[in-house]
Amino acid sequence: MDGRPWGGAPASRAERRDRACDPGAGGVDGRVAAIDSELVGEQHVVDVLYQRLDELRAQSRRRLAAVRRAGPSGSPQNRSERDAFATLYEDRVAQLESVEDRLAFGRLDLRDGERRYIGRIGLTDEDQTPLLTDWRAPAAQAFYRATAAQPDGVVRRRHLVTAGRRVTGLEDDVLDLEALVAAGVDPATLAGVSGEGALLAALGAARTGRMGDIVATIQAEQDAVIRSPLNGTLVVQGGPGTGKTAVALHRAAYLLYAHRRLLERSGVLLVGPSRTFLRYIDQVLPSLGETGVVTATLADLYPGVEARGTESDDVARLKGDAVMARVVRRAVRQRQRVPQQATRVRVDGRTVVVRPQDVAAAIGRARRQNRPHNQARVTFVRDMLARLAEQYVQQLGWDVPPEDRAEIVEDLRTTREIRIALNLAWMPLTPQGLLTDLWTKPHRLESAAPELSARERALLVRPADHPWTPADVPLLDEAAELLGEDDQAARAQARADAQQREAEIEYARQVLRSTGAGDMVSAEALAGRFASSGPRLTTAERAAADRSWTYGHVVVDEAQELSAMAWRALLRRVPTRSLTVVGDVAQTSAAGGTHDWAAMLDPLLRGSWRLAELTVNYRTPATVAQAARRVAVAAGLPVSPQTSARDVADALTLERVADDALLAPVAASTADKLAAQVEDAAGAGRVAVVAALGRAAEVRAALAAAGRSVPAGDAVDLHAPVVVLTPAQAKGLEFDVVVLVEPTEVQSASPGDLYVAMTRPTHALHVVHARDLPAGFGEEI
Ligand SMILES: Nc1ncnc2c1ncn2[C@@H]1O[C@H](COP(=O)(O)OP(=O)(O)OP(=O)(O)O)[C@@H](O)[C@H]1O
Repeated sequence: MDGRPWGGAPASRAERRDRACDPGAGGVDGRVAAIDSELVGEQHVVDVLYQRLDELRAQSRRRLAAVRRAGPSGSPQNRSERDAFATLYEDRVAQLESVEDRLAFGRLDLRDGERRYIGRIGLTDEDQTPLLTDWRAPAAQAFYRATAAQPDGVVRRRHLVTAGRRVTGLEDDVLDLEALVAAGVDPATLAGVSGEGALLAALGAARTGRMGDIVATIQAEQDAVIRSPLNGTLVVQGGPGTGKTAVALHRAAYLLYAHRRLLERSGVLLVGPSRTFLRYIDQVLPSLGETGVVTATLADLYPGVEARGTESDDVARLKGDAVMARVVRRAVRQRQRVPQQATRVRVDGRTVVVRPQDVAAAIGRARRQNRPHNQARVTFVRDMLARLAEQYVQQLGWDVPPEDRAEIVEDLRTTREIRIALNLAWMPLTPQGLLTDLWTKPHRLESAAPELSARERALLVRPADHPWTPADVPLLDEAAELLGEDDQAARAQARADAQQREAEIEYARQVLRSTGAGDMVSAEALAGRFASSGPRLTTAERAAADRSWTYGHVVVDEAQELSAMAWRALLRRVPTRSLTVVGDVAQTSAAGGTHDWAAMLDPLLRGSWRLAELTVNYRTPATVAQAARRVAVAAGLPVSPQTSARDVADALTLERVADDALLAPVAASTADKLAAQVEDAAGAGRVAVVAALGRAAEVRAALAAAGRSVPAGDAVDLHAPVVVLTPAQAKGLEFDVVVLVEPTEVQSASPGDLYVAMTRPTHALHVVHARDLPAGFGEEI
C-alpha cells in the first residue's frame, strides 16, 4: 500500500507483477522462472522497437538538418518546397517524440501462429517488415474486441506493463486455451488471467490534472464507438465516468488515421465546454500522434469576438431557444423597408423621386434572389439607381448613350440624400450591429420578436457597452449567415485560390513521387504547406480563423449543454453532418441545454442520427456513484443505467458542521489536509473543492488565509494540488478527492450540477454540510 487514506489504492509495480504472474495456483518456483523468461523475451522485443524508434528519430532529424542547411537561396518555388519539407520533418520528429511512453502495450497471438505487437504507432524495419501495429489499424482491432466467445482468430491477448523502456509485468488473456496448448505453449508461462490488472491500475492511479490516453485498455463497448463509421451523426450517451471524453478523443485520432486524406484537408473540430476543460484534455491527441485538430469552446466559434460577458440563466435560456432563429431572420427583413412617403432629391438641377412603389418592387426583386441581405442589397441598389436614372433621363428629353448613363448612375449613387434614402430602405448591416440594435433598442426587439412576452423582451435589454456573452455567439453566427458579406471580390479570389491549389497539389504529387515520402504525408497536406510567398497556415489555423469553414468531422463533448441555437451554429460548420456527439442528459446545467437527445436533435437532423450507449463507470468508486445516482433519481433526472468498474473503501464521508459560517473554513482545512495525503512521490494526486458560486469564493478566501493561493475564474490551474471550482467549471474534469460543500446549495442552481459534482472523484468524496442533505443521499436503493 502507498499510505493513501482509503483502501483499494493502486498496487505497487512489484505487487502488480506478483499478482499478474500468479495465475491462482500459488507461487511455484518453476512457474516464476518460466514467467521471468517470458519477461526477458518481451524485453528483447521492446528493445528492438525502441531501437527502431530511435533510428527513425535520428533519420528525421538528419533530414531536417539537411533541409535547414540548404539555407534561404534558390527560386521561390525551391524555397517553398524546402519550407514544406522542413515542416514535414519537424512534425515527424514531434510525432516520434510523443510516442515514447508505452510505445508498445499489447500482443496478439493468432491461431495461425502469427504474433502481432500493438502500439501507439505502426513501425516497420528497413525491409518494410511490420514490427509494431498501430492501435487504429484493422489488424489491431481484435486486441480490443476479441472475447473467449468470439475469439476472432486470437488465442492469446497479452498486455505489456512498462515503466519507461523496461517491461515490468505481463498479463495474459487466454481466449482459446486448447489452441494455445496445441501450439506448444506451457500453461505455466501464462501470466495473469484477464487483463483486468492493467485497467484497474490505470483507474486507481493518482491524477495529475491532465487527462491521459486509454489506448492500452480501451474496452470493447468503447472500441465499437471509436471505430464506428465516419458518416452521419453518432450520439454517445453515457453516465459520468463512462469514458465519453476519452472515447471521443480516441475516435478523433482513429478517424484521422482511417480517413487521413479527407480529414487532413477539411479538418476536425473538437468542441468542449470550457477553456479549462480544453486544457485538461490537450495532451491526449498529441500522445496519440495527432496534432491537427482544432479545439474550441462554443464561445470561441465566431472569429474576432471574445464572448467573456456573463448574464442570467433566464437570458441565456431565451437566447438559446430555437425561436431566436425566427427573431433574427425577422430583424434582418425589417431592415428592408418600403418608406411611407416619397423622397424628392435635386440632382444637377433635376428632381428625382425615391417612390415607395419603386422601392417595393426593387425589394421584391432583390429578395427573390434568395441571397443574404448584404449581397442582395447590391441588386436592390442597382435596381433603384436604374429607376432613378430613368427618371433623370426622361427629364433630359434626349437619347442618352450607355456610357453617359453610367455617369448619371454614378452621380446619383454619390448623392447624399439618395444614399440616405436607399440605406433607410435597405441598410447594410454587420452581425454585431444588428444584434446590438436588438438588445439596446426596445422598439426594434418588439417588432422583431412578437412571439416573446413583454417580460421576456425586458430581460434581453442591456446597455450598448455590455460585452458579448457565450449565448450571443450563436446569434451572431445566425445573423452573419443571413447578412452575408458583399463577397464578389472574395468569390473571385476563392476561384483563383482553388486553381492555384489544384496546381500546388499536382506539384506536391510529383515531389512525393520523386522523394518517396508519400507514406508520411498526402499530396494535399504537403501542398497546404507550400508557400509561394510568406508562411502559409495549416488547415487547423485556416479553419479556426474562418467563420464559414466547413469541417470534415466535428466532435462535441458535453453536448447536452448546447442550446438549439448553438446546434444551428455548429451544424453550419459540418454540412455533411459527420459528427460525434458525446454527453449525458442527466448532467445538464446550461440554461439552454437539453435533457432529451431526440427532442433536441430530431428537429435539427430530421431524425437522422444513431445512438450508442456506454454503461461502465471507470472513474467513480461504486459507493459514491450509487449515492450520486440515488440523489439524481430523487431529483427526477434522466439517469443512464451504469455499473462501476471498482469500489474503494471509505469512499464517501459525510461531515455535518454546526452552522453555515463553518462551511468554508472546514472545507478549506479538509482540502488542505487531504491534499497532503493524496500526493504521491511523483507529485501526482489532486483535490478539488466544488461549491456553488458565492461559496466557492469563500472557500478560496479561507484557503488563501491558510497560505494556499487558489486562482479563480478561467485561470484555474489544473496542476495545483488543490483547486476550487463551481460545478460548471468541474464539468468533464476529475480529481482523486472531491470536497463537496453544501449539496442543497449546489442542487438548487441545477440538479444536474450536483450530479456532476458528486461524480468527479476517482477515490473519495468528502461532503461538508450544515443543512440537511438532499433526498437520496443516505438511503439505500
Ligand atoms: N478503457 C479505459 N481504460 C482506462 N481508463 C479509462 C477507460 N475508460 C475510461 N477511463 C478513465 O475513466 C475516467 C473517466 O473518463 P471520461 O472523463 O472520458 O468519462 P466521461 O464519460 O467523459 O465522464 P463525465 O461525463 O463525467 O465527464 C478517465 O480518467 C478515463 O481515463
